[in-house]
Amino acid sequence: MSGFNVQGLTKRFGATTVVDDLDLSVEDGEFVVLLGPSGCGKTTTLRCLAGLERPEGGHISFGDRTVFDSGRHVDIATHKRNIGMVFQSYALWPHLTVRKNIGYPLKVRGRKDALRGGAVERAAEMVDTQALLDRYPAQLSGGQQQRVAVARGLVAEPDLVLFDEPLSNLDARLRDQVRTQIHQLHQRLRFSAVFVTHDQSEAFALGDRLAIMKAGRLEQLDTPQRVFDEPASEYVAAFIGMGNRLELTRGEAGWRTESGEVVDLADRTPERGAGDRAVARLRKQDLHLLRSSDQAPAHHVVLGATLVTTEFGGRHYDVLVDVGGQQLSLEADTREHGAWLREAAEGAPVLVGFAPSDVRLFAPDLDEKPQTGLALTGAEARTGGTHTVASGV
Ligand SMILES: Nc1ncnc2c1ncn2[C@@H]1O[C@H](COP(=O)(O)OP(=O)(O)OP(=O)(O)O)[C@@H](O)[C@H]1O
Repeated sequence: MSGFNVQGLTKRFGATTVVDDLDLSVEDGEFVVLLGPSGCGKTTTLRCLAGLERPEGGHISFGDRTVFDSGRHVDIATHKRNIGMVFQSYALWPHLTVRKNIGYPLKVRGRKDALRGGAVERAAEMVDTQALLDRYPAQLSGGQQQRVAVARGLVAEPDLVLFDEPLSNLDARLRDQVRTQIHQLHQRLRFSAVFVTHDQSEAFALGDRLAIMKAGRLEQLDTPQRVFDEPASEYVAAFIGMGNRLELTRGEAGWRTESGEVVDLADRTPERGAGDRAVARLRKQDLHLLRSSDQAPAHHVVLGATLVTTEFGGRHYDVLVDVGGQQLSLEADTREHGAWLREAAEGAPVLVGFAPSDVRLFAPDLDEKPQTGLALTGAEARTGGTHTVASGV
């Protein structure tokens, strides 16, 4: 197995540039996840690696073998790139048994030795499908079909395994099972992999590194922990779960919300750029709901708010509040807040608190309006009772 290197990869469809001068290096045995919203170019990048799309420019090498180079007119055919692929749609041959489906990559590579030597049975065993070898795909469940597709992707010990949203068609329980199985297989076999998804929890669970794409370019390439702790831009922050957005303006007394409440962030400045406007991003798990009469935790920023909606979620309530015209979502523990929240009416005054260290502050970028489906603008501004602000950050 070997890693790969991509330089200046550019792919256009007509006048639209879908992959834009992309550089990406993956170490031998590394599992890299391409993460981003629909249409940002993830699948096209993967298809260029596989040789299923011909890029307009760039260089791709697997280990020290060049498989594509626009300048030198090198373009190695897909079946000669020694890759394994696992697709969202499973893409099994319906007229072939599981045994023949798994063995297919060995057959097209002329690897009769491996076919006779038990490679198919070993691959089937890796994903618990050895009992299904004589069945046809139509006789399998979705989860079983995808496990067979994973076995087929790995059977020929390819240089690189490409996964294109392989879990998207599975229901939630199976998705977790197959995800764990792929993770365990990678821990054991250490194949190099690129895995495309738009699901941040899949990306965090599987990736050694995450490559977050925006409009055909890499916005951030880093470990899951670093992406989680230090998103490189508001776009990344929004995409990895920091769905709450609070627009701030700096005055003499520091940062303020649009309705004028002080947000004491000590001397924090936006991660990129300077200026008197900033956008605070926060995870819903980092926002605390308080009654107007509650004592705020020490060193927390506390803002006046009104209740918008409350939905029962079992252990917690999903709560939407309005802070001076900006809506924030949070989770309120049912045992702690259930008694009063059940009775609270829409529009009731509440408080919202958060630790300044949980805030990520970005320079505003009009390109980077919410990705999260939250209606954050245009909400009716309601006054939020007494505005308490904790200090001493
Ligand atoms: N064969 C094609 N011809 C024209 N446009 C295409 C073609 N394939 C993809 N596109 C366009 O290129 C853009 C990127 O598509 P791509 O499938 O790479 O995105 P993606 O990030 O994988 O999205 P998704 O998660 O929805 O699959 C999209 O706007 C898509 O419509």
